[in-house]
Amino acid sequence: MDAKALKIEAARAALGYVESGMRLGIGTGSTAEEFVRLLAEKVAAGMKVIGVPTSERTAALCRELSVPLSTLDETPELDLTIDGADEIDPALSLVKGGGGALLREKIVAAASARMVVIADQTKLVDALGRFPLPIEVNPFGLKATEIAIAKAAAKLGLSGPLVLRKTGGETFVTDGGHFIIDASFGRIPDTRALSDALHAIPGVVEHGLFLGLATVAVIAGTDGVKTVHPTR
Ligand SMILES: O=C(CO)[C@H](O)[C@H](O)COP(=O)(O)O
Repeated sequence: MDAKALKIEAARAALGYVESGMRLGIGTGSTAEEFVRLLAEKVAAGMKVIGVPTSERTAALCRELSVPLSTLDETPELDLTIDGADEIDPALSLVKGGGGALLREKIVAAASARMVVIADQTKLVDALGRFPLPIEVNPFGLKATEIAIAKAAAKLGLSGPLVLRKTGGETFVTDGGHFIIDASFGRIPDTRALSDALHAIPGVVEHGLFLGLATVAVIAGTDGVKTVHPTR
């Protein structure tokens, strides 16, 4: 089974968590897009849901496939968010933001009673940090913020390249008008300490460590789909 087929299997299994009448947070990325396609089939067959998209990209796909949408302002409390991840550890702490939507993804997940993460087995790790950590920053004072990030990381024994994300040669700009610095710190032993240290930097808008948000992960592998609960 190829990577796309595994993503579809995870997305299909996650549909089992969706009930008619739910207010849904809808994630961003290639796995979340497979979920939107399957959800659209259910909606066409009569399932009643209202979705809050985590990016303009997801919103556009939902509109194209006639998945009813709301905004978080209109619908500030959600029953369930379904989203992908770049890394998932045994506690279901996540790295997210590879698709650049981490800020809205985190706001939507935090407004949801439950978050189901969907992924193929390659996203499972023993410890977070193999995937560069996306850090969303305000464009103002970019260099100062970068220096502050490096200093905060060094206090925790972390170091590595901080790379301003580019796309097609241009600086990548998030839906919120911010930039992303991808931080290759390697293994992050204390994710909570790094999260707190990054939040203390004024120019940091948000970061891609999702701690204590995911309630279950639906992981597709070559030997089938398994459900992973957090080991706390
Ligand atoms: O966090 C994300 C977007 O900001 C995505 O969920 C993450 O990058 C995983 O994407 P994919 O399903 O394409 O591997």
